[in-house]
Amino acid sequence: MAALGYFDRMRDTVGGVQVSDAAGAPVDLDSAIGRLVGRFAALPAAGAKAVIVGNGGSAAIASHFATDFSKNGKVPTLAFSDAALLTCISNDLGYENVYARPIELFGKPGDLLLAISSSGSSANILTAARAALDGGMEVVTMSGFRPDNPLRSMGALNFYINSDSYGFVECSHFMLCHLAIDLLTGAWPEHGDRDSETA
Ligand SMILES: O=C(CO)[C@@H](O)[C@H](O)[C@H](O)[C@H](O)COP(=O)(O)O
Repeated sequence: MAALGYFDRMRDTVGGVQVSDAAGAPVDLDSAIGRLVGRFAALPAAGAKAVIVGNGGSAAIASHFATDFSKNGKVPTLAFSDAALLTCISNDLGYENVYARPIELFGKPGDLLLAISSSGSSANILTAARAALDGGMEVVTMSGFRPDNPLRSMGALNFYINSDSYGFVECSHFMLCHLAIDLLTGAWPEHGDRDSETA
């Protein structure tokens, strides 16, 4: 059955996620997710926030989880999804700066950037990660496609999906983000706090 084969491939793909640190050393998945959730959880007390950026389907992931981390996780999180802002910056400064300039304007040292790109090579996402690092923010990346994609070496934590299919890479990134918010709110494991809505 084609559909079930697709789901099998999806499970294998997301299950094969590889995580590396800033030096490229492998990081155990549970420890990496724990570190990511811990970083999100620590932001409010530090007066800091998160920013999530992506293109196309990954922009939708960014908006979804900026909402979930803000409302359900109680962690202020931006996705820079305002059309006026995005079209102004792109039109005036070039698309490669569409997220970098807002990060320069709104980012603060100690904030966290989650940069999501299936290819890991989109110029605007690389520029955004560079702007965040230059501004003293911590960067976490999610990428796919080529194992040597440039985004994969820019984060303190780098989640990499070994697939060249947008569907498998995007859905894997989505699942990693949902795992993080569900761990943060206690919706997972299932004996956690069920008062939080994470849909
Ligand atoms: O969802 C899809 C393809 O499935 C597209 O919208 C895709 O996200 C766009 O082509 C993006 O521009 C790809 O950029 P990136 O994720 O490689 O940085």
